[in-house]
Amino acid sequence: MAEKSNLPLFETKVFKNRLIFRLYTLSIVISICFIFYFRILHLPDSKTAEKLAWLGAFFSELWFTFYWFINIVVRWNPSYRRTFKDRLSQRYDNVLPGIDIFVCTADPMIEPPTMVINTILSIMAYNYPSEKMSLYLSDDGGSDLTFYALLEASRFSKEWLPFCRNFNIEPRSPEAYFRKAVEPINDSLWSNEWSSMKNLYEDKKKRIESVAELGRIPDDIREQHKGFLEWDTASSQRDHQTILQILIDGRDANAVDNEGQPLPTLVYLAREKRPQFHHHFKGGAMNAMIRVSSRISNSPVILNVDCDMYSNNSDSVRDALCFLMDEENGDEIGFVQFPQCFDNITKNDLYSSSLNVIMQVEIHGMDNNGGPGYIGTGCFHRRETLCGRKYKRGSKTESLRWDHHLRIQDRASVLEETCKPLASCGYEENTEWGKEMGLKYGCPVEDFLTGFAIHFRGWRSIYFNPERKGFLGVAPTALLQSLVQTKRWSEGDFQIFLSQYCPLVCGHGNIPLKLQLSYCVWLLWAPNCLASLYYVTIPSLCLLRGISLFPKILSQWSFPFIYLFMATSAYSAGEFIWCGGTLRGWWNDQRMWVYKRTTSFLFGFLDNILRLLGISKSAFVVTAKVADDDVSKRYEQELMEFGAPSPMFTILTTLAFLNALTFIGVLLKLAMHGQTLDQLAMQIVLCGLLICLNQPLYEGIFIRKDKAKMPSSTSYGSARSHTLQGDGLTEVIGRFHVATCTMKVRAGCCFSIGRPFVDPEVSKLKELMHLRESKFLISKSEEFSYKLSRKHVYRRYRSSIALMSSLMSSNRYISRISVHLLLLI
Ligand SMILES: O=c1ccn([C@@H]2O[C@H](COP(=O)(O)OP(=O)(O)O[C@H]3O[C@H](CO)[C@@H](O)[C@H](O)[C@H]3O)[C@@H](O)[C@H]2O)c(=O)[nH]1
Ligand SMILES: [Mn+2]
Repeated sequence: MAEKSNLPLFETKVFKNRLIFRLYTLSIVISICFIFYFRILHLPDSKTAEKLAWLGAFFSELWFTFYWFINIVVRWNPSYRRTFKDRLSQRYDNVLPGIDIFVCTADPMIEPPTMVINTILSIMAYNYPSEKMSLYLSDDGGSDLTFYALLEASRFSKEWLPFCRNFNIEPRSPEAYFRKAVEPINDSLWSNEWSSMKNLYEDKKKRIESVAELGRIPDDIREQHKGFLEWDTASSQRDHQTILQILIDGRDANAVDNEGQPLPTLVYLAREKRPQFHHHFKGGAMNAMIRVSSRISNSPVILNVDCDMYSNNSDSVRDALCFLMDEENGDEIGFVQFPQCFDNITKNDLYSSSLNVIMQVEIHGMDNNGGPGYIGTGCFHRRETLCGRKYKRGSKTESLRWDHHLRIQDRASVLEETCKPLASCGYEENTEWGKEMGLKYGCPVEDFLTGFAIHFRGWRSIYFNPERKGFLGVAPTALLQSLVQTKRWSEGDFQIFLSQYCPLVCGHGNIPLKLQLSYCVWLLWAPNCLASLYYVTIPSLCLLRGISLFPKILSQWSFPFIYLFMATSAYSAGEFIWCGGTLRGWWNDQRMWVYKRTTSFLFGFLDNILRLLGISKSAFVVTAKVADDDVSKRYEQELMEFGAPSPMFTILTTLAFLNALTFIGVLLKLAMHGQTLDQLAMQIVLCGLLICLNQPLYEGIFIRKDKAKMPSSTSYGSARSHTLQGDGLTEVIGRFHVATCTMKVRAGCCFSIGRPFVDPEVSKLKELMHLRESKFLISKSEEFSYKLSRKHVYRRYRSSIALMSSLMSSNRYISRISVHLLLLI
C-alpha cells in the first residue's frame, strides 16, 4: 500500500519582490497623479461642450486607472507550479483513482466528427490505466454521423492505443500526430508500422468524411450497431429522446485492444431535447454527463474538455493528480485548470486569439491570489466540488483511492436503460441542478460562474501550465468569429458581475480580496467599452472643433501623459514578447483590443442592459472550428477577414473613417489657417495612431479585391436584412439595431452647430429609424422613448451631416459615413 512520505507531490514558485516591476508600477502611479492634477486644475469653466468633453476624458481616465490597478493586482506575484509524477507513481500507482472524462460537441457541421474523434482518441491514449478511465461524449447535435464517427473511433482505438504505448508518441491525436511527425525511415520495423497506421487512419477518416458528404448513414453501416435504431424515432436535432450507447464497456473482459490490454469505457450520450424545454447549452450537457456518469463509473475526478481540445500531453492526468492527491495541500484543491492553448496560431497572431498574455501572465497571478477560474476546458475537478459540496478546513475530502468493489455490476444494456432518465428534460425540474448542483445555468460563461461558486464554497484551485502544453484547440480564424466569441465572454463575465455572484459583494469575507479583484479583470471587460469608445471618438471630434483635451506638447504637463503612454506600451510589448509573441504580433494585439473594446464589449455591455430590462436572453453561439479553403489560406497569410456584413464591422468602419477624416480635415485646416500644432498635437498623435492601427481595415475597404474585403454594403440597412448562420448571431444583430437606435435617441448631443442640412440623407435616416418595423421586437418602453425624441435626432443629425460635409466635400460616400458616425454618438 501507499507509504507515507514527506516529500510533496508538487512544488510552487512565487515570483516576489520584482524590483523593476514595482518601480514601473510606482512611476505609473506618479504620472497618473499628475494627470489627474492636471485635469482638475485645467477644468474649463466656460463653454459646455468643452467642459463636457473634458469631464468625459477625466472619467475615462479614472476608469482606465481603476482597470489598470486591478491588472497590476493580478500581475503582482505570479506563481508557477511543478509536479513530481515519479513520487505519485511510487506512492499510489496501484490505487490511482478512476477518472471520468467529458467531451462536449454541439454541431456536426461546425465541429466535424473527425475532429471530435481525434480529441477522443488522444484522451483514450492517456498514459493512465485504461480500466480506470471512462469517456463520455455529449452530442448536443444529436447526430448519427457523430455517433458513427465514435463507433469508428472505438474500433480504431484497438490499434491506436497499443501504437501510442509501444512507440511512446506525442501528441496522441492521430490527425495532429501525422501532421507534425516526420516519417521514420531509419528503423524499418517502426517505419512499417508507422505507415500502415497512417494508412489505417487516413482510411478511417476518409470513410467518415464520405458518409458525412452523403448526408446519411448507409444501410450496411446502420446494420453494424443497434445504436443507429435510436435515430428512427428521433424526429430532429432539437426534438428527440435520450440516446445513450455504451460503445466500449471497460468492465467487459472482451473489451481489449489488439495486445489484450483493457480499453477505457466509451459512452455516447445525446441528452433528451424537447422544444418546450431550455437545454442550457454546454452547462446542461455537462450536468447530464455528471448524472449519467455517476451511475456508470462514478469516478471521483472529472476532466472536461471541449471537442476541439485534443490532449497534447499524455501525462496530464498524472500531473493533475499530483495536486489533488498531495497529502499536505491536496485536500483543499477543488480543481486543476490547464491553460487554453491553440494549435492553429499564425506567427503574428492577427486576431490575437492565442490569449498568450492571459494564459502566461494573468492566470499565473490569479493562481497565487487564490486560484484560477474554471475556463471550461482542460480542467480536472473533484466530482464533489461540481456537485456543490463546501470545503471546510480540516475536514477530509472524499478519498481518491481506487476501489474496484465500488464498481457497478449491472450489464451495459441495463445501465443504458436505467441511465436514460437521468438525461431527460424533465429530470432537473424542481431540483438544485443548474443552481447549487453541477454547472450553473443562465450565463454564457457558465464555466467561469461555476468556478467562482466553487471558490466561494471555500475550495482553492490550481493553475498548471507545463512546458509541453496539456491541450491544444482551435482558435477562431476570422475576425467576426473572434469578435463574436469575445462578445459572448464579455457579456457572460459582466453578467456575473451584475449578478448576486459579484465577487466584490459576495466574495467579501469568503475569498481573499486579491482574488475578488483578480476576477474583476475579466468580469469588467464589457464596461471597458465606454471609456474606450470615448477615447477613440471624442478626442478626434474635438479636434475638428479645435477643442483641446490634452496639455500643450511643449508644456511640462505633457510629460506625464507621454511617459505613461510610452511606459505602458513598452511594458505591454515586453510582456507580449516574453510570452512568446512577436513585435508585429503585439501591434496586432493592440488593434484587436481596440476592436474588441469597441464592438464585442459594447455588444456584451448592451446585451446585459437589455437583459436587465427583460428584453433579451443570453444565447451561446458556438465557435466554428472549420473554415473553407479560401478563408484558411487568408488566415495563413494573415490577411484580415471581413467578407460578410455585420454591425460589428459597421462600427469599426465608422471609427476608422471618423479618425481618417478628422485627421485629414485637421491637417487641411491647419494648413489653411496656419494655426500652431502645439495645442492639439497630442490629439493629432492619438488620431494618427488609431489610423495606423486601422491599416488592414482601410486596405479591406479601398485596396483589396478578394472575397474577404470589407463589403461595400456595410451599413445598418444591409446588416438588417442580413442573416448569418446560427440564430444566435441574427438575434444579436437584431438586438443591436434596437440598442443602437435607443442609444442614439437617448444620448446627449455632442455637436449642435445649426447649419443647413443635406437633403438626400434624411431619407436614409428615415429608413434607419424604421428599423423598429423590422422583425425584431422592441419593448413598449423603448418604443416610447424612441418616438419621443425622434425630433431631436433629426436636428442633431442635420447639423452633424452639415458639419462633416462642410469640412470635407459633398461626396456621397463621406456623407454616408457621417450617418454611421452619428449613429454611434
Ligand atoms: O449548446 C451547446 C453549446 C456548446 N457546447 C460545447 O461547448 C464547447 C465550447 O464551445 P465553443 O463554441 O468552442 O466556445 P469557445 O468560445 O471556444 O469556448 C470557450 O468559452 C466557453 C464559455 O463561453 C467555455 O464553455 C468553453 O469551454 C471555452 O473553451 C464546445 O465543445 C461545444 O461543443 C455544447 O455542448 N452545447
Ligand atoms: Mn472552442
